[in-house]
Amino acid sequence: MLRWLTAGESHGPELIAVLEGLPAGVPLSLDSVREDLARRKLGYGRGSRMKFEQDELHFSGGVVQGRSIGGPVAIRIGNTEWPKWVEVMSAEPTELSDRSRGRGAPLTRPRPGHADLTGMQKYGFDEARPVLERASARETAARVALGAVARAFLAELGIRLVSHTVALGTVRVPAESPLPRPEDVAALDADPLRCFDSAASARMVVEVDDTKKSGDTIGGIVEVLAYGLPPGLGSYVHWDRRLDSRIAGALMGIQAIKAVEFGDGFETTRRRGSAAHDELHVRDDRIVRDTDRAGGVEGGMSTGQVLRVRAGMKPIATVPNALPTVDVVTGAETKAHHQRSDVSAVPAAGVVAEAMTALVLADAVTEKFGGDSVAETARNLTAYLDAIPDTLTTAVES
Ligand SMILES: Cc1cc2nc3c(=O)[nH]c(=O)nc-3n(C[C@H](O)[C@H](O)[C@H](O)COP(=O)(O)O)c2cc1C
Ligand SMILES: C=C(O[C@@H]1CC(C(=O)O)=C[C@@H](OP(=O)(O)O)[C@H]1O)C(=O)O
Repeated sequence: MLRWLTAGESHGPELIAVLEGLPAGVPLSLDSVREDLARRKLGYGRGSRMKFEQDELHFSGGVVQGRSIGGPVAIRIGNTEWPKWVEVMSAEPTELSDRSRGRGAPLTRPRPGHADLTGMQKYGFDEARPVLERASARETAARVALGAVARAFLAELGIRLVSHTVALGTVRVPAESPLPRPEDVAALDADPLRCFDSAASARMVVEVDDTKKSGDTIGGIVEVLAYGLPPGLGSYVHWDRRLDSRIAGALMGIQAIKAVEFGDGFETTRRRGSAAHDELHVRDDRIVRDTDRAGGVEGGMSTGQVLRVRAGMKPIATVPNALPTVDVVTGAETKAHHQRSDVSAVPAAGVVAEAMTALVLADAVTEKFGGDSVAETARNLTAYLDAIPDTLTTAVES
């Protein structure tokens, strides 16, 4: 079983991420974590902060000589913008009560679509600063760092993930387009939208530009694919052990994600049963499914087919043409706070979704196969697959 936690604020000194339960022997390098963090910052439509802020990465524990040692893996990600925020964010009270302008001014005009107003009500704050600091998606850097660790573990077992953008606003990648594979990641990284369909990507760039010009923001849909999963991760025996339920919860836990679907998802609800499922046939003495409408999960368990899950992101809530709100000091209607923000963070959300899916899959793998070292986990996985009788064997899609 894996457990993970993150701590830290958007404009604080650093983010801290801890992953407990990872077997020993997983090759881990700062470079591979750095690559995923860099990927999360990219994407057409991101705001100015992505250009000037650097992630300063350190392993604080759990890694010796480039491999996990079985103890908690702790990662620190320093925010290089911290010096500009020391005064506002200081843990010691300074002149905070005397702030009147600039960066330190109290945020008393809560932004609709953010945690601001309800967070103030819930935690007893008279302004939104302490709310937005933790609600901000800066925290997703910590999850992506942990996701890179989970991906390194899964890779040792032949399980690989990739994510891509399938919709931005009204622009959609055609349903019949080929799916990217993990080895296509360089092509995805090179695309401004992390989109595998170059025609759709070009239209998405125009959509971002138009949105920006009109002082607005935009959302979209990302898809995560996992290749090489054995059948039987998760379980049908209890709701909270279902793999799809666990992945959906992890994806819904990403800031601004409002919808999740597996396989053909909502499209399936429009079909008759005869055209909605993945039929079983026999070929070369193996049971095969010629379609993957279910997205690689049936009965809350991985089937061995490609896992395919989508997450829908709402448009960025800090709209440049600021939305109507109420000043909580004066009680007057006014416009919400806006300094800077992303026009779209959909490509970045794909990288975060990939990280969260990797963490859940790594958790499900350790639950099913155990192992204090990754070699032991791999042996247990092989023994499990070997023990499935020939009459029940399906191909694992890697
Ligand atoms: C990678 C990423 C980047 C984001 N960047 C911004 C941003 O620049 N401005 C903004 O207002 N919201 C941004 N968001 C979304 C907000 O954090 C989110 O809308 C807010 O937490 C409220 O959404 P919720 O109701 O889903 O929690 C981003 C989300 C993600 C995943
Ligand atoms: C810092 C990141 O994302 C931030 C997420 C975010 C929000 O409201 O969620 C708002 C923006 O920050 P700021 O308000 O300081 O401009 C984004 O830049 C990041 O992804 O690393």
